[in-house]
Amino acid sequence: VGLCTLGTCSPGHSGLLHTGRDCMGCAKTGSGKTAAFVLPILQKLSEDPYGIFCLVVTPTRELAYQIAEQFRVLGKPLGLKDCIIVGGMDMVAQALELSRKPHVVIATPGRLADHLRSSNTFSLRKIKFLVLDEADRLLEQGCTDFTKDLEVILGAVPATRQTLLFSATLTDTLNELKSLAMNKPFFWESQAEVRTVDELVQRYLLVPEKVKDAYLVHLIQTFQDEHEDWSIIIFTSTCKDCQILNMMLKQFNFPSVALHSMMKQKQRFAALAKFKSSVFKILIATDVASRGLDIPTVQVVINHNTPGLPKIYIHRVGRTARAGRHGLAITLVTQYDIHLVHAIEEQIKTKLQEFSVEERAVLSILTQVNVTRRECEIKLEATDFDEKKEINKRKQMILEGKDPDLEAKRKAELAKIKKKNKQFRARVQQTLQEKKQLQLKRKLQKKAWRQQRQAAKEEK
Ligand SMILES: Nc1ncnc2c1ncn2[C@@H]1O[C@H](COP(=O)(O)OP(=O)(O)OP(=O)(O)O)[C@@H](O)[C@H]1O
Repeated sequence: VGLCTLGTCSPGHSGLLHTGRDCMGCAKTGSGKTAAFVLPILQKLSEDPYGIFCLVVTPTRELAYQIAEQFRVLGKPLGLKDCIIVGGMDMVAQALELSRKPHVVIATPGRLADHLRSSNTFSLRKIKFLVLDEADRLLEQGCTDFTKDLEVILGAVPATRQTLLFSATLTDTLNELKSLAMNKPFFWESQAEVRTVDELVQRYLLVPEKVKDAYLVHLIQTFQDEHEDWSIIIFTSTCKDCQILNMMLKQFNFPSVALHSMMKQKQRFAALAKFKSSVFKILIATDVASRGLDIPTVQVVINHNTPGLPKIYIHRVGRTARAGRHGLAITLVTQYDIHLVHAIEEQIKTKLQEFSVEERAVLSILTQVNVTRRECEIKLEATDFDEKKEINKRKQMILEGKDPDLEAKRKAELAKIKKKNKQFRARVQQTLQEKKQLQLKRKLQKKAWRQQRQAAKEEK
């Protein structure tokens, strides 16, 4: 692993974080950036333990849990108390935890800003370290814009803090980031010709849009047939596509789970846990899973769509070939995406090679795959999954003078009751069936006894 730690282990930069300087760390995916900030922070904490000592901000909820896990593992001997503040979880419980002054708070921007706006039971005024993990993503004004929430957070932390910024793709947003790190930030970039790791084999597959899914099914089938121990992440461009592909792969009996932002948080965690435990070998995800997730068993990443930005590509394919392991990344490219591949190649300074596939095998499943996809689309349309539909529904409700959240609550309660009733009916059915089976068993036993007695009589 190239990046040892900026804090303690690296001879060249021994104790860099201990000098109190702000720091920006840029190293390839899977090279160990998390430990590079966790270890020195823990060392500093051990010298003067108090809460709240450190705040880590990261773009996704799953990543917050992963970072917390590293703090827990490495900070166990110190009796470290951490607290995770992310959306989709109980806010009251979080407020209570914050008021207990944990040593480290790991948060996503939106929920932390909510707490800061609404509560005065905790303070970030004394923190020594502010870490922005995946810092360039936090500053990006993409589909999820964190800038307003970051403003609130930066307003709540002291100016004297030490700021640490990390990502595998810091260079593009260097100037914006420098304004966050104030006291002569030290910029540490692992020097390399290529921006992806050497252990990663990178391929592309030129396919017409309409046959993409057949290629995908064929690729998965091949991996399943050829490897005993395999696990794949498939990236899609939208939540809907992610959901449909998952439904489709399930129809083909592939062990897949989906992960996207339209799922409830509990479902998201459950899906990730199933995938991590290798019970389900395929994770179909949107870019919510493209950054930071560290799942060592992932051998293959398939880009179902060509990423629009090279840095998205870098993070996606970085979910495999981590910490010195080998991995394979295959990007499905349509005729309209060729310019995107060129941009990616230019950024990563590597030419993607073509992945060869047996076309006849793909053709043989083409109709079946396309029909299945259509069926799944129809099924999904029957639900209220569609993002636009959801937004329009909310708008309509507001126009009708209804509170969409209250309505959603009511609907959820109704669904809960329905589920309970269904479970109850299933239990009754099961009991009846068990009774029937018991009666049948008794009948058969009696018959057997009678036959035995008859045979004994005849013998006498
Ligand atoms: N010094 C080390 N030796 C061996 N393994 C290490 C070392 N440091 C970290 N690791 C392991 O390497 C893996 C990748 O680390 P980590 O998740 O911190 O990578 P990263 O650089 O943050 O990647 P990304 O840019 O994708 O977020 C983890 O499983 C971690 O436990």
